[in-house]
Amino acid sequence: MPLDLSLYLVTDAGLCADHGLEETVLAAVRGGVTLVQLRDKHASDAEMIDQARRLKAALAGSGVPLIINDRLEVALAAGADGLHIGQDDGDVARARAALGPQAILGLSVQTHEQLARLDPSALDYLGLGPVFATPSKHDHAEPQGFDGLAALVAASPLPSVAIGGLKVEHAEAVRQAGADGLAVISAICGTPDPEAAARAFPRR
Ligand SMILES: Cc1ncc(COP(=O)(O)OP(=O)(O)O)c(N)n1
Ligand SMILES: Cc1nc(C(=O)O)sc1CCOP(=O)(O)O
Ligand SMILES: [Mg+2]
Repeated sequence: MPLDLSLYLVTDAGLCADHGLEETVLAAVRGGVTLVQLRDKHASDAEMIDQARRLKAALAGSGVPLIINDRLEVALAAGADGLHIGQDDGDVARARAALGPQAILGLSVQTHEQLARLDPSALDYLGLGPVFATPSKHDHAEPQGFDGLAALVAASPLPSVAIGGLKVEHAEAVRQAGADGLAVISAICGTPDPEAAARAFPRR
């Protein structure tokens, strides 16, 4: 199935706690989320493997892939559809070799220097950000705004998704900047109705 980056949900255990992780993700998928990333900075590997297996089973038949944040071994153990790594999360070539050619592999990029260095043949997409400052990632880089995003998209050799402080009202500006989609945590997780929150994003 072709990779659909249009509405990418990144999870947060704390923000998803009200409805529960699985129910939040399933509601968001009913609302139109096209890709899900399991991101949990506090869980042990064993806990994350368990969460990932449960999410993978819950997503079966939906056509929505499950990506694991940061942890290659978790992605492998859980049979996830892919992995998202940042600049300091390990080697792209090693991840690709371990995951195999079919897996989805994404990389975070914040600068043009990083873009110039990457090997697009090993990757499926880039996460570009942050567009805005956000409390959802305490160690985020300098915000780029939409002009910075557009410049990165224009120089990107791969499909890209914008991330960082994005809400429904930013969807059109993200589209105009040329990104293939947007990735969100708090615009969906931690809202009273994650399905409605996802549905509020314009379809592409
Ligand atoms: C889709 C997407 N884009 C960017 C990121 C950020 O990854 P990273 O820089 O490794 O930061 P952490 O998420 O690990 O804190 C992402 N997770 N997803
Ligand atoms: C996980 C993540 N990565 C970012 C980056 O800039 O690479 S910003 C971010 C957090 C996005 O959460 P929210 O949608 O709540 O702002
Ligand atoms: Mg990371």
